[in-house]
Amino acid sequence: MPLLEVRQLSKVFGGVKAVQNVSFSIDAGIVYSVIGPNGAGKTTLFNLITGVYTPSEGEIVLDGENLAGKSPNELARRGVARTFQNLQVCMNMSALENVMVGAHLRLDRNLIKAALRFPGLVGRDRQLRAEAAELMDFVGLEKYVGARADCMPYGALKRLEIARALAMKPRLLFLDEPAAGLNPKETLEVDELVRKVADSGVTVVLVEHDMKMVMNLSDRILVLDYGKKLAEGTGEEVRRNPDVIAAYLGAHA
Ligand SMILES: Nc1ncnc2c1ncn2[C@@H]1O[C@H](COP(=O)(O)OP(=O)(O)OP(=O)(O)O)[C@@H](O)[C@H]1O
Repeated sequence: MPLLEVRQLSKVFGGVKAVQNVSFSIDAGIVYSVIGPNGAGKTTLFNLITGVYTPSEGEIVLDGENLAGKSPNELARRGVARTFQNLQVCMNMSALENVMVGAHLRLDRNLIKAALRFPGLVGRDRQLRAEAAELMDFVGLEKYVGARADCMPYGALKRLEIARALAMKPRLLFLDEPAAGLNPKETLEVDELVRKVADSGVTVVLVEHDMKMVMNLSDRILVLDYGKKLAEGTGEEVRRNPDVIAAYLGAHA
């Protein structure tokens, strides 16, 4: 049985069909990428699966349970974590505290309650602190363990988001453009990190415009165009698909 099964998923905003009847499944342990031209519906699809949007139609089945319409918090407790296209780091907290927020989201039923309780928990919970420091080490941010978030460079903040998502101990991690805005060296580092995360047993779903990174990392690729599924398969299959070449890769060839 696949870890995630998306069935006939649709999202309509007013008159815009952002996602139309999209179905696919993701096996545990793979890197699965979603690509497509600007406006193809990638972010909307992410927002649907991670509970930010409620689907207009369709099912999102994780381990046999339909999660369509559940909140991001409920999904987090079922092992679904994500990062965002635009950084969502709390700049008035330390790097370590940002990572600890991920653990609190995992542990607490109520997101607001978690935020309110946070100052008290910082002092008490040594274990979460150690866990967060370990994750910072895992993503290559060991030198920023004592840093304030607002003193960190952009590339490091992108990795900090990944550490925070990992603190939720996800089974399924959604990365929305983890290499956006990074230089080639930083992109390569994120590429290596995503591989490391996948090797640690977390199933990764990636939206990324950097085709080299997508082709390097992905076990399977879903191609969206105008909200519809255009193709799905291995990198090689997708690259050779005439519809994909015409609609998307052709523009880069
Ligand atoms: N909240 C919203 N309200 C109205 N329309 C929306 C909303 N979000 C997305 N759309 C529309 O849905 C379509 C898909 O947008 P989406 O952002 O999902 O595409 P994308 O593939 O992620 O694009 P990009 O690569 O530029 O990030 C677009 O036509 C967009 O304008």
